[in-house]
Amino acid sequence: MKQVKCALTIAGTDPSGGAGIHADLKTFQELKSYGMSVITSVVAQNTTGVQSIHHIPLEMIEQQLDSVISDIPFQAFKTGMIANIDMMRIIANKVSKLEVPYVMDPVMVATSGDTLIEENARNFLRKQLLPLTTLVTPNIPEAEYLTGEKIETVHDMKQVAELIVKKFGAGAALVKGGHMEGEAIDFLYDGSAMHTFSAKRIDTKNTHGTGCTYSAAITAYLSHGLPLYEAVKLGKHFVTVAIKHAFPLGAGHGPTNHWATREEGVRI
Ligand SMILES: Nc1ncnc2c1ncn2[C@@H]1O[C@H](COP(=O)(O)OP(=O)(O)OP(=O)(O)O)[C@@H](O)[C@H]1O
Ligand SMILES: Cc1ncc(COP(=O)(O)O)c(N)n1
Repeated sequence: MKQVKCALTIAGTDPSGGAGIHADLKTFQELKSYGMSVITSVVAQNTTGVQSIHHIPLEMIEQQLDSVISDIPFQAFKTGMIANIDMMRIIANKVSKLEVPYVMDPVMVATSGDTLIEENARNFLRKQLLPLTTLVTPNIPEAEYLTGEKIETVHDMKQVAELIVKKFGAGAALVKGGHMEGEAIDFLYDGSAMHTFSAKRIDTKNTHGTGCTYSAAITAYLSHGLPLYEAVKLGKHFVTVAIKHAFPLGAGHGPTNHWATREEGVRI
């Protein structure tokens, strides 16, 4: 039997199944990476917004990390919602010893506009976690927050992608243009070159969990040993198909459709 590839996500939950850990595990499954998860916060949320958040005790986050890391090797991992500095400190300590690709989705605000990370933790994330990453995947507001720069044009997006790598020490930066108008354009700066990934904008309000799904797809492709550029290119295709067929579920922003990627033959 071919060696099983494994991927880990360290993130918060979404009982409505569209974002966070749930989106990550569904994506790993579709892309044939054995999915594992460490839960940081239980979030009562749905397509309309966040109703309440319960943080997992720090010792329990640490225990979950130890349980997975001590038992099952994985070939790539990602982080999503990490709500506060204490959690970040524990996670940074554990993951700094790992020698596999690390994709950070610097989750700050949900599509609904609800805040998912404490204000003072943003600085810590930038200083302590960002330098550990292979790739960070900010949307426009997150990229602005990480750099302190305003983003208004695609030129600004490219400049900020470079800054995140050169000034703040990320391995690579993928600045996503979901929040811009026109084509859905993302820019990847990998430390030496700028790459552009573009897709036609889909007219939908059902974009709950797109950032989670995209970064999870990239993580899954990396777990299979693909180079970063290929992983992002295929990840972009995966998320575009998932948005194109997004489910009109719930009263707010519906979730992306992971099954559709199977039906359209998006595979490893
Ligand atoms: N309406 C759309 N049509 C096509 N692609 C889109 C659309 N909206 C977002 N995307 C793409 O989806 C990916 C996620 O981008 P986005 O900037 O929305 O991330 P995000 O804000 O982290 O996601 P989320 O909405 O989950 O918070 C990017 O590749 C972006 O270009
Ligand atoms: C636990 C968790 N992590 C991340 C997101 C962001 O996803 P989105 O911005 O698509 O709502 C979320 N809503 N919940």
